Amino acid sequence: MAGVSDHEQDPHDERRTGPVLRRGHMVPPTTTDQRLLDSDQEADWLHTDPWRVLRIQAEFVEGFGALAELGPAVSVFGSARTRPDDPAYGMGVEVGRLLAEAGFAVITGGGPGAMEAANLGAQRAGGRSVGLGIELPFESGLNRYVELGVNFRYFFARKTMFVKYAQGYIVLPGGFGTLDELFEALTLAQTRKITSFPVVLLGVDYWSGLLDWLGSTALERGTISPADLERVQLTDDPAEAVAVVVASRSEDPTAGRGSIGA
Ligand SMILES: C/C(=C\CNc1ncnc2c1ncn2[C@@H]1O[C@H](COP(=O)(O)O)[C@@H](O)[C@H]1O)CO
Repeated sequence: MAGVSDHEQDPHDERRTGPVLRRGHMVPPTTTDQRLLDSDQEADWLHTDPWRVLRIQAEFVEGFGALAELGPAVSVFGSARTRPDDPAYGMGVEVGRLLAEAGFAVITGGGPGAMEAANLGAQRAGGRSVGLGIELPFESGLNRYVELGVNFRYFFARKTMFVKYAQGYIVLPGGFGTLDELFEALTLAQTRKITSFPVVLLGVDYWSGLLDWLGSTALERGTISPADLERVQLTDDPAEAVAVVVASRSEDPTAGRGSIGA
């Protein structure tokens, strides 16, 4: 800003910025407002961590704001690559429909494949169909069956929403992304950050190998406990998956939301 850098330092100068007092040569040559309004500044700060912290904070504010009044919900996960002719897609549609009929909003990652299937089922059944999208290097966008969508830059902010606003997880066959979401819930449950939180795996054939390994190698080596596995249910039947979530909610109406430890 013109003239400001010519500022002569007066030893008697005093400046207060919030709780901070500056005197003499500790007084900067410009005020905070002058720097804010200076249009000639470099824009490198846009890519600094302090600025990122504000963007992250904004994601939480927007996410909480959009979802806080959603009501009972279940997060449904599964592969972004599941095609409409895959039986897993049909299971996703059915799960979305049954959840909607049972009064649950369906929260997905908002993408294609199994996410789209669950959103389709929920939307067609007149339920609340939610998609929490993620910015990716390749464009994919929210699928067309999402009726309430929030787009995130950061995976970790988005993952908080999946767990905070759901009373349980139903997990269709999926890859790394799905496994990440599944194991996050299992870790939160194991460490009692969430309580009364059912996790249902849909697709016996797909998930059995993983469960067998957890129940043999991991259990025998003591890296997990029997109780950690007991909370995971496995079925091929979408109705059974939804019944597990419904039963869990009837046993503990405070399940899921509000039971997350600080
Ligand atoms: C890979 C393709 C599109 C990716 N688009 C995604 N959009 C939204 N959410 C996604 C996407 N990819 C992964 N996710 C999240 O992970 C889970 C699926 O991951 P997986 O590795 O496919 O199992 C899913 O639940 C999302 O939350 C186009 O082919």
